[in-house]
Amino acid sequence: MRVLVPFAADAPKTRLEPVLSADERAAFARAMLRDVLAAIDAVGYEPTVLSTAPLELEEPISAPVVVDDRPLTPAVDARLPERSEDDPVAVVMADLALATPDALERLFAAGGDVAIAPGRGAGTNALVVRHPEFRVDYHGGSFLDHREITAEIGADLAVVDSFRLSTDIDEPADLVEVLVHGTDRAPASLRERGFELEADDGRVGIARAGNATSS
Ligand SMILES: Nc1nc2c(ncn2[C@@H]2O[C@H](COP(=O)(O)OP(=O)(O)OP(=O)(O)O)[C@@H](O)[C@H]2O)c(=O)[nH]1
Ligand SMILES: C[C@H](OP(=O)(O)O)C(=O)O
Repeated sequence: MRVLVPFAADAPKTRLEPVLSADERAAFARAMLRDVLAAIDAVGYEPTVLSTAPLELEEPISAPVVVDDRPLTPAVDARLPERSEDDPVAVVMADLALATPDALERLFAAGGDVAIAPGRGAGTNALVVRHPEFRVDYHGGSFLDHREITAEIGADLAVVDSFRLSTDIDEPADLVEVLVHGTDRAPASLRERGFELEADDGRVGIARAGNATSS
């Protein structure tokens, strides 16, 4: 199985702008990328990063990086035509900071012509494509679109129910999940920057340097 990890290298995680500066967002996005690559590696696959620009990293990553500056959908589609049942392609987003080898292994072993781990808000956080006619259509409720595409081409769809894979880190409130359930670099990156959990009567939130940023 080939495993692609798309990565927006230039201005990642803009929806975290209320709580992180541009440099902090870039560092946090790279920390999440490293955690995702390590989890894929631990399942026994060598991931390839599909990046919008060359990655300049102080500490290099061992995964190969392919640069394609097209938007996400055409960049991923360009890597799909060669796959077959015997050579599936998986696409795992780089912002799945909670991903573990066990969670990914369940997705990779799910079977189906197409297997999808949906994200909250109807995104497509990770998928495995075995059907030759399947093409992606990311953004704007892509899980719904992908479900429709599989029906149109007569493909079997396996939907993988996974808390860890459904939790992509998009918005400030999602940082709580990183601090609670994250495993390595991503939670460390937040703690280094002064983020901590803030327990109240209701949901746990995050606070930074004494200021509540989300609850
Ligand atoms: N190769 C590639 N990856 C992308 C592109 N846009 C987003 N990604 C990656 O796709 C995954 C999901 O991205 P999103 O959450 O939709 O976008 P984001 O850029 O990370 O965050 P926002 O700026 O807040 O929308 C992440 O791993 C991104 O790094 C793109 O145009 N090309
Ligand atoms: C890539 C995109 O992510 P979202 O915009 O839902 O976070 C999607 O899952 O289609």
